[in-house]
Amino acid sequence: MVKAVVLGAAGGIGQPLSLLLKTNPSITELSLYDIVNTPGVAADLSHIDTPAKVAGYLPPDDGLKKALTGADIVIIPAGVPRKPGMTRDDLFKINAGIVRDLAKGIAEAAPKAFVLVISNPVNSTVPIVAEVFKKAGVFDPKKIFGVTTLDVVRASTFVSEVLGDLSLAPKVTVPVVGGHSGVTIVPLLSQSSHPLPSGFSQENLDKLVNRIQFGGDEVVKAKDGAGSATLSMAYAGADFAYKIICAAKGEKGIVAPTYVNLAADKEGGDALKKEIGRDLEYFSAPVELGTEGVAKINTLGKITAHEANLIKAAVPELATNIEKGVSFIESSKL
Ligand SMILES: NC(=O)c1ccc[n+]([C@@H]2O[C@H](COP(=O)([O-])OP(=O)(O)OC[C@H]3O[C@@H](n4cnc5c(N)ncnc54)[C@H](O)[C@@H]3O)[C@@H](O)[C@H]2O)c1
Ligand SMILES: O=C(O)C[C@H](O)C(=O)O
Repeated sequence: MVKAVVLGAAGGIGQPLSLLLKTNPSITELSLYDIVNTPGVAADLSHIDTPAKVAGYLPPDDGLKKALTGADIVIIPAGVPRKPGMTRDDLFKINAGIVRDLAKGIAEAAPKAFVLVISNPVNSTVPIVAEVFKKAGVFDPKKIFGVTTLDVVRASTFVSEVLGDLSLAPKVTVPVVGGHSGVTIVPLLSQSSHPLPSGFSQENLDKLVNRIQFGGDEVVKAKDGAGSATLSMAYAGADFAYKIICAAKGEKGIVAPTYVNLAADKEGGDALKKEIGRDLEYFSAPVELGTEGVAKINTLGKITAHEANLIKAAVPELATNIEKGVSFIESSKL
């Protein structure tokens, strides 16, 4: 029995994500919460002939609490998306408060659930969830994840395009580490399961790295004011959620990059901090998933001098983003 909850379920990501979760036969209960429209989305999805029992909740009558009670996994795509010209950090003003209040609800009603944060800026919203949980005395760093899977999905797609064969995309794996915004997104292309063509120039490598780092902007620009990635994000979010569910059920060997509190695995976290040369509290690293969430944080391993420079550029921005999330909760009345 697995109960999955989507907070922000009526939105651009929330609806297709809920659809994909409903089609996953390992989910037996699907609970949809938003400030609008969830009864309709739930009624629609409930006609699909898969096992999950679907229910929609709105804020009145303790809707958040009812949605969350008994949750095994909570996925948060609630909040505003970017428009052209905005950075993810520009979303902090609105989304920080939304994520804080939802985290408070989770800490009260489902403190043991796995929490998957999609809402931007992820580099700051994950620390926000963690700090709310700390204040509530229910913090478990193994169970809170920033979803960076879309960066991994993009890297697979763009590398397969470079290789001239999109049919390779599902098999190409590239660890993408750091965080989830601009230069904090660091693809370790030297560790790609499918090496880049021999003679691939530095100029082309720079272009490929830049495309992975700024793939979100590509979509924001193309949508021209109508939001950011929703469908590819729903795919990536459902994929990561399924990995968490499979690992929780005891499946071994599942490794995925995800943005976590490095205290989740002290030994691995400390080794990673040494590698990146800074005592960051959060970092997206390849994480081995287990029954309790984070089982092991893997280090970066062998990287090129170019990748080491990318990490160097990522670290100060990550530190600022983390501090912003932490101090927001320190100064929030909960
Ligand atoms: N992590 C990633 O890789 C990634 C990728 C794409 C988008 N995002 C982020 O995901 C977020 C959502 O994007 P979207 O395109 O779905 O936006 P959207 O505006 O289409 O949907 C957001 C939904 O959140 C709901 N919402 C707002 N306040 C709420 C609250 N307090 N409680 C519950 N629900 C609330 C809205 O009603 C809306 O339905 C944005 O912050 C966006 O930047 C992250
Ligand atoms: O780019 C955005 O603002 C949304 C998301 O973070 C993305 O990477 O597509």
